[in-house]
Amino acid sequence: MSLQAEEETFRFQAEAAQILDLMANSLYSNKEIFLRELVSNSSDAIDRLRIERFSRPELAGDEDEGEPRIRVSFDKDAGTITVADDGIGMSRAEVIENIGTIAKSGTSEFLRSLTGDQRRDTALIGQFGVGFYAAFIVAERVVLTTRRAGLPADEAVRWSSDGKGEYSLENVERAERGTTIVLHLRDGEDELLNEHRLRSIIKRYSDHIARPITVGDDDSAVNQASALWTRPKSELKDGDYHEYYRQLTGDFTDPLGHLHAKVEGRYDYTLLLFVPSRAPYDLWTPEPGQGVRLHVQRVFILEDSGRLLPRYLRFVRGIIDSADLPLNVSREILQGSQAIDHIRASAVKKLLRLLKDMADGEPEKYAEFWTQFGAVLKEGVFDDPAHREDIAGLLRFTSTRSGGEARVSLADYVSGMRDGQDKIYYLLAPGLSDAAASPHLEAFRAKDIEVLLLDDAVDNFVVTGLAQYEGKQLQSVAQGPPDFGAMADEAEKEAAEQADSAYAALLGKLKAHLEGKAWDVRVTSRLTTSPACIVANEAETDFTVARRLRGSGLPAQPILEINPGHPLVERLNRGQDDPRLADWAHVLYDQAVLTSGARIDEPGAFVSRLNDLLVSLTDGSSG
Ligand SMILES: Nc1ncnc2c1ncn2[C@@H]1O[C@H](COP(=O)(O)OP(=O)(O)OP(=O)(O)O)[C@@H](O)[C@H]1O
Repeated sequence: MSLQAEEETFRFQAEAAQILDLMANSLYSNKEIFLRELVSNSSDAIDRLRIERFSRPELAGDEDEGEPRIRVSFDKDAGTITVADDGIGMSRAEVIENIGTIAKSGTSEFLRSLTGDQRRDTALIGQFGVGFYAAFIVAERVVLTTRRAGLPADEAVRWSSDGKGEYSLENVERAERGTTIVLHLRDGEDELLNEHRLRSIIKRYSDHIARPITVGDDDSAVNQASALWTRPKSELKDGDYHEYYRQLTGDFTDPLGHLHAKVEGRYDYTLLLFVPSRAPYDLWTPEPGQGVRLHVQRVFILEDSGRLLPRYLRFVRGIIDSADLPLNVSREILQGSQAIDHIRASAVKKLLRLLKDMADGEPEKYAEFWTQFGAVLKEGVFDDPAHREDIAGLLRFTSTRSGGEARVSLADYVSGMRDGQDKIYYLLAPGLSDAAASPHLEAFRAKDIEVLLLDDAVDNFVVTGLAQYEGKQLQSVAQGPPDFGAMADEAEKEAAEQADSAYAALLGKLKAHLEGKAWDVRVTSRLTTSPACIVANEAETDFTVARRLRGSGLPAQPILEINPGHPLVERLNRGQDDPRLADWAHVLYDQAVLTSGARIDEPGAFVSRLNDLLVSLTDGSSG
């Protein structure tokens, strides 16, 4: 007997133990999923064998075989359910790695994501690839026997565990390749030992599995045994798609929409793509795990989140099945594949069309979509210039008229423009409440001009990427002089010119006092109620962006704008010889900085200046 043939005992990793405990104790209300998970692993194992045979032809035909299948059986007397496949199997090292450790990256994320809500938590199992352990929901002991394709009969392995912290491994003989999993059911699970019951679970959860699944001695398949996307659309109902989506993603909420298209022509391919109704936990990680699964002639090849669809559609789930790629296609080959380029372009077009139809036909649903994925879709404006127009049409914004909701499209905005208005105005701000309170909006409010309020980190790239929509230029309200174009009437222009000359002397003095702080001081028609505000030089990046980039809060060349109609400013103009004018200048500047949401340089100096001024005012001793 070789050393390896002896039974050895191993401890599960701590996280594995936690997951096992969870399976056994918390996910019971959805216990049938154990079968879904095991069957899905078997189906993957059969697919992997088929793929491997392309690169290792010696594996082909090593046994006389019929169509690969998944067999589910049960033994009432022994209290066991068995799931067996003739897939690729596992070597000893693979068993230790795949079944023993769960050292997978998603595991701790999985544990962190648990909510305590059983339904949701069950949904997570599929997403995080801890499916095998679902066996312990119903089993008190699981025995897995497996032989890797290509290895001799005496190198099969038996893994066994009660899921309580340890598992054992021993070498065994096994005549045929593949994997057999025997579940010794817990007390009270006898109702599962029933042909009818097992069939209905399979029908319900595994109908779409492309391999035949048999139960008991009956050799006919319980499931449809054809990949769902290969079936004609006319045969499929929403419910079928939803169930398939659930299997694919582990997400128990119905998707917001799906598209199913079989395309024949220069390239033959099928798309079955879903728009989920909520964002996955890793939507914002640099390399989101799930994406679109690539199949070649129905065989699952790889999961891809970067090549098959652009990043701004990374929330889409589903499958692409191509007839034009080799089965041993790799990620590298995908890079240069014309077929993939073609399929990707067509998928993008169809997805954008699906979203447009949803936006037009089911605005409520689209609003849900936007809440979940709008910030991702926006990236398309600068990432995919070829579809910029289409994506622009799908954008939704909060505005000064939208009551806090992101529901204004650019088309809505344009149709609500005032006579003579030729620009689309926006304000970038770190948050919506900052935006809504911004002094930069005052004149726009007074003139009833709508302003888009942008608070997403990507929004700056969106406005610079777009630059214009239907010939209307996008214009920041916090940058450069306010520009009302044709909407400024003659009287206003005249008043502005008069103010400029009436305030010239004061401006010079303020500028001198604020040297090193304000790059310029100007009179503005932008304000109606605030005395002053800070704007960015027109040549600079918008200052909210500068703030994000530098973290300091102000543009490099901050301009102080003062409101000639404000009593405080009028009074300074009248009393320019006030010995406290320097203090006034600084207080005016610092409060404008504060209302912009930025930090002031010397809060202590600001407070003492302000207090001095208050004291002098209450003394009645100030000019
Ligand atoms: N029947 C089987 N035949 C061959 N390998 C298997 C079988 N069942 C499981 N495995 C191996 O064990 C690994 C772990 O399985 P598990 O179900 O826990 O996660 P997963 O299959 O990777 O993820 P998911 O559940 O999301 O499909 C699999 O990736 C596979 O390598």
